[in-house]
Amino acid sequence: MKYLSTRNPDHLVSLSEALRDGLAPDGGLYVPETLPHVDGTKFVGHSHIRYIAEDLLAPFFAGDPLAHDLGDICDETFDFDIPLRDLKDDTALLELFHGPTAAFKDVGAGFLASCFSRLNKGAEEPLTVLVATSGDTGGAVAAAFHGKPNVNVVILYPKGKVSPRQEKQLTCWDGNVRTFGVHGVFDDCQRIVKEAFADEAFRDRINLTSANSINIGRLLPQMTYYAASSVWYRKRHGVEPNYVVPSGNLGNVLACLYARECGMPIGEVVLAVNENKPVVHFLETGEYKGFDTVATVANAMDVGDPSNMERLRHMWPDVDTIRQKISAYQVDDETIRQKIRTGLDDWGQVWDPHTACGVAVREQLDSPHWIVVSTAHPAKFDTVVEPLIEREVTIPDQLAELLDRPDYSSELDPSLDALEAALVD
Ligand SMILES: N[C@@H](CCOP(=O)(O)O)C(=O)O
Repeated sequence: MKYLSTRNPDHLVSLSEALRDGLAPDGGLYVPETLPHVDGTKFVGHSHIRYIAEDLLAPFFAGDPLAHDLGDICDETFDFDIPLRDLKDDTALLELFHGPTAAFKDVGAGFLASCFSRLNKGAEEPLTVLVATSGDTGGAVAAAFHGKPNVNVVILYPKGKVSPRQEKQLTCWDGNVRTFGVHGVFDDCQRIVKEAFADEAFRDRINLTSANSINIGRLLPQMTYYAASSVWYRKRHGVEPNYVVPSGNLGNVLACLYARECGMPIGEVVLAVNENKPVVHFLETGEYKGFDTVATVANAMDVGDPSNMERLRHMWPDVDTIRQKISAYQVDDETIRQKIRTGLDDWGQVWDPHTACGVAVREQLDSPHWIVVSTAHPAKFDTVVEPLIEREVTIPDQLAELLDRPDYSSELDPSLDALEAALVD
């Protein structure tokens, strides 16, 4: 399998090169040359996602040196539960928050850490993994890479615009992880990352790569939980499920769409978005443009110019085709708060703001058989959730363990120059 740049179909690279580059040299995003047809019926016998991952990902690793390590990479990545729980009203919940940092990003971050430790083994220069985060990605990447040899991590997050516990997960690392609170919004952080890739001298000097979802290595493992949950759902209920995917930078929903294109039994795919409107505006008008980021209670989805729009439009250049393949519903903060407030009575669940956004969309859909993707644990958002439900949310052990650690972060102006100066300090 080869990977090509969304901006140049002739720029073909191996999986290892695509992972290592992060972003293609022309600024495009790597995509698989073709999406293989995968026979999902063979997954029915697998109760553990790790085995589904190995079968699903084998064609994506074909011909690459990492193919020999795929089994071990899957063991290391899928070492926590990813349950699909039936709720009520033909609705199930895909719980992606049982990993080290209690968000779905743990899957892609763990996978990339596994791949990079093999790719850069014995290399003279350490890799620098540069990450922009609106809250969850940075913590997951820090946790996955902390203490790993021959790799440094640099995290940029918008100061004051992530939840206090997310901030703790970002700032509590020393050693090979450096974290900067940027005076700006998430899209400033994402812009700095892309400018860093565009600056050849800078890129080479620090041996740059990324663990954002611009890296195809984030999307490949995320396909696995869509493959697994769709097969499990169909086995339980006899029909293929539809999905509601809370969405910001669009990496998670692209993974769902890739899984469907590979032949997984996935019906409709609906994006649940917060007050940030690039996707809804695009589907309504057919014109894509980025917007200023709007701060919302579902802050991990506060993205004004989603990176993976480029992959979506590369897969289906015609907007009418995209309209047939996905739809998107926008949910305002007041509705998200309302869903959190009534979550226990209506569903017996405490929702985090992102899952609550998804639930608000599910409740508007009349048809049966939906899986709502639950992207994060509510304890990460205690300052939003607890006043609404008027009780404390139990903190997962792995999150509790970080809360008393010291803070190692610094602040940064929103420019590549400021980052360069900070890194030579
Ligand atoms: N929602 C993200 C923003 C970064 O998106 P990614 O898809 O590039 O990881 C976050 O929580 O940081």
